[in-house]
Amino acid sequence: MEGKCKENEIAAIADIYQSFDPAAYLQNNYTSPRADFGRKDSIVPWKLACFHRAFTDGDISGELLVDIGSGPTLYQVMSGCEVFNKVLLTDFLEVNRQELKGWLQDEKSSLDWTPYFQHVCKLEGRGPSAVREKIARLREVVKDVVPVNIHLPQPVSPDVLPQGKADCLVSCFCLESSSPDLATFTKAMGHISSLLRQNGHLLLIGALEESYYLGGPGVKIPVVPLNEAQVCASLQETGFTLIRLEVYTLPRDMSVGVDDVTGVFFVKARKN
Ligand SMILES: O=[N+]([O-])c1ccc2c(c1)CN[C@@H](CO)C2
Repeated sequence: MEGKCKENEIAAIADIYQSFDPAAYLQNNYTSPRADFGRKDSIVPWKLACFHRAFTDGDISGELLVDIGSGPTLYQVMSGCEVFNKVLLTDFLEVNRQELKGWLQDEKSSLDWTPYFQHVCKLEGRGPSAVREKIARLREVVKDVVPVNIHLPQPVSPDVLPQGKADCLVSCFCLESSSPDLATFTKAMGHISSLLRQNGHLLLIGALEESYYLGGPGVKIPVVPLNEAQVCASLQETGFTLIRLEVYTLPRDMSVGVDDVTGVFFVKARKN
């Protein structure tokens, strides 16, 4: 009975996601104040700095980077696209895959990513002409945008990973916002781990102590509230060695009524 009930809970969350609105989600989380590049304590610049540092430590290398649960965003691969020649974006929802494909084909997209590219180029110490180069680089290395379901033992279809395993995984706000409880979160972490080669790296961003967020007007999506200790325990349980954990605590004015998140974690880990 337990398994059936858990399956139903996962299906119930998937049902709510059918009303997910990428444009609203981007507006809620990827515009000011959460994406204010003039503010040292804004969340998005903090996330971009975490990725920049992780990819410039010098220990991450290989051919293929897979982003699990990309949503409608690109920020999470703007540093990694300089290290990897192949990037796969993935999402459960067609609307998000369409949003990403729209940007990749230089068609309409719901958010202007230019300020993000400018900020990452600045972190990389490159001049303003580098923005066009980075945009071209990202469009060149992203080979596909494919479906993913983190609750399947094989989250992406096998023909998507011809060479078997990814050298690096990125995943942001995905596991905890599609799992009904901690056990399912941990199980999903195990599923995505199976996509990663041994000694490959996982860069994981997620919400701390969040119980819901708005995926669109009136679209309340349940989230399993996590603390740092639980995240670290799940990593250990699924065969990862923690390299770095960074935590961002939201200043009051970053709580804008779209969720009840109190903090954001950034994990850099290596698969044993
Ligand atoms: O502050 N942020 O940059 C930010 C970005 C995305 C998300 C959050 C916060 C919190 N909610 C999650 C969904 O569980 C999505």
